Amino acid sequence: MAVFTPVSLDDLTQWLSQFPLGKALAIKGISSGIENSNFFIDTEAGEYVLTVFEKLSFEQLPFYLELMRHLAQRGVAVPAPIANADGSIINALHGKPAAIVSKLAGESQMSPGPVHCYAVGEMLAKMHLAARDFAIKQPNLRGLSWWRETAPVVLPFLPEEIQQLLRAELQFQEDFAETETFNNLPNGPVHADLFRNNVMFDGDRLTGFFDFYFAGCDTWLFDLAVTVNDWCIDVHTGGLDETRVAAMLDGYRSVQPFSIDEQLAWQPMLRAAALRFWLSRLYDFYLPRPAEMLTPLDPTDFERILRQRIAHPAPALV
Ligand SMILES: Nc1ncnc2c1ncn2[C@@H]1O[C@H](COP(=O)(O)OP(=O)(O)O)[C@@H](O)[C@H]1O
Ligand SMILES: N[C@@H](CCOP(=O)(O)O)C(=O)O
Repeated sequence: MAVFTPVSLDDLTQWLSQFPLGKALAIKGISSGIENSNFFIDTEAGEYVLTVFEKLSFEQLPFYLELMRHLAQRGVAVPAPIANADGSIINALHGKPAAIVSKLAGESQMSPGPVHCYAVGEMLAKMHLAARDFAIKQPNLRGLSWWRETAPVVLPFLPEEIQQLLRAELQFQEDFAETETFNNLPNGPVHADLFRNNVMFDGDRLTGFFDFYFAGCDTWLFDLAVTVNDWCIDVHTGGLDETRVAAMLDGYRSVQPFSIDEQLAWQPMLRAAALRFWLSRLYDFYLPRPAEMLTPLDPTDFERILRQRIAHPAPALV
């Protein structure tokens, strides 16, 4: 898995002539993506990543790619899109939208320690601050409205006891979203899917966040909760590793202290972040898209994480 749209060196040579990157030297498909066709490309100007977008349209892509450009220009470590001679960063290749971005050094750290969690928390806060003046607005398309639409679609597949958990959590989040605390939370563009596989490290040095295609405007705390729920847990139990949580929060706080409302919202937000990925995994599991080639990710991981967050509140956010 998975290159859906093949691109040959000849194809690339022709297409690349519009970019200030010199000649194409090599192209190699990346097997690990699930949404798009990704390639490492070598050019006379250096190494880059070419993505041919399989689902997102020309109309949808500017939010994501312009956000990456905005962040990269402000010194946040993210892939920088490369503009062609007309200044365009999204250009058709084999009739589909495509983009070239800078290649991040290193690899994903799948067994993170506190040092990695601190670095991710610190960069996340820098990213939130740097995105505050981003002009394009798009809500988190996997936020409360999507949970509300999706829950009834997956409920019929679930046993009664699990249906009850899902209904109760959705109601809890609906109620929480009405509170003053929730409505006072700082918000703006967030990554919203900052799992271990979407961050690069070169040794212990964080070299960048990538895969911004679930980004949208939401609360900063939701983004942090999504990140903690993946980086700072015992993957077998879903329980939080307090040392890694503390490191990530220290990293975040070193850039941007938590408001009183963020402190109050921490427990509900960890639950919201678990619910979001439980629902998307349930949806992909019970309603796989046609021609989907990958084994769906296990929804019970996030059911377990949600149960853990309900039963064992995290250490307070201060
Ligand atoms: N800018 C980048 N720099 C370095 N590697 C990248 C970059 N973008 C993607 N990759 C590599 O390509 C793989 C697939 O990318 P990803 O964005 O996760 O694809 P998809 O959205 O199709 O799931 C990543 O795991 C990573 O190894
Ligand atoms: N992080 C999500 C899956 C999204 O996949 P990605 O490859 O785009 O990060 C999950 O774990 O459910």
